[in-house]
Amino acid sequence: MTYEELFQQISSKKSYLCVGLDTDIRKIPAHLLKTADPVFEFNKQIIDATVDHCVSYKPNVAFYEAQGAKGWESLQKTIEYIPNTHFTIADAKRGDIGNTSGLYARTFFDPASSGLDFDSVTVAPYMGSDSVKPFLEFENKWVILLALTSNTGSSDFQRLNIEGSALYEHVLRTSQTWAGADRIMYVVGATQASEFQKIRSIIPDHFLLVPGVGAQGGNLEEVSRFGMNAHCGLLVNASRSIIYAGNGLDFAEKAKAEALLLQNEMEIYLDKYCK
Ligand SMILES: O=c1ccn([C@@H]2O[C@H](COP(=O)(O)O)[C@@H](O)[C@H]2O)c(=O)[nH]1
Repeated sequence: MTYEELFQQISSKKSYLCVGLDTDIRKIPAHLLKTADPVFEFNKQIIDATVDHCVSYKPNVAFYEAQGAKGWESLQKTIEYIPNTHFTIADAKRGDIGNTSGLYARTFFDPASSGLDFDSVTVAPYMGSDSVKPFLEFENKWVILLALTSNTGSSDFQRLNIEGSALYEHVLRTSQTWAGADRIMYVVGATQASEFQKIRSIIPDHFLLVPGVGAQGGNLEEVSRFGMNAHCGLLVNASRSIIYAGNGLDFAEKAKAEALLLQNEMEIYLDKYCK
């Protein structure tokens, strides 16, 4: 999916919501455990319920890897099930020396090799340009670099002052020489709202993947006010607050209601701040 196509989806849906498919076999409703693939069955019903309210899905790969081969099968079926109108993110936080990164890229971007065909993958930038470039060799695929993450430990390294700027600011500046806003996005936590203005002064055009609304307490209004640009430039993720909104037979309806609440709020902020 291109930058323009993503913006078109956001404009027509009036939503920049990314639903996080962090599907934990230990948390899914009991009645699904009888099915052949409970994780996929759960995801399928969550996708059916939320598809009109979001523009993106982000399975966190850890939740699937923890289930071994069966988990990979559930992940593959999930990705195949998501309509191609929706931007898909493999939240895998990969990155290694070049030849190894090349294989990570094939894992998520080359269906002939792995069966997976994501639009994007999250990548840790700290091994530098040669660890990120193999992902950028895949046409029409995106790299989402960790910039300023939502957790409290983000200040241990990412905010360290190096030659007058925080380390994460160096990540934003240097990585812009690797590819443009049509191929790179950045992870910035919703819990970091005070930094959004500075971030926008460094990268005015890039999309930001913003986790941390919902269970982590990030504020959607602040993120939108300080983070939005003329092409929206935001994909705001919520995982647990949507997919575990209910735990009974009506879990998908409860998830839909949560997604709709966020979408309604997003419609207001798009009118107000997308300029
Ligand atoms: O800085 C980061 C980077 C990634 N995440 C991931 O996003 C979701 C958030 O889930 P919630 O349930 O909505 O809190 C999860 O997959 C994290 O691993 C993040 O939270 N912060």
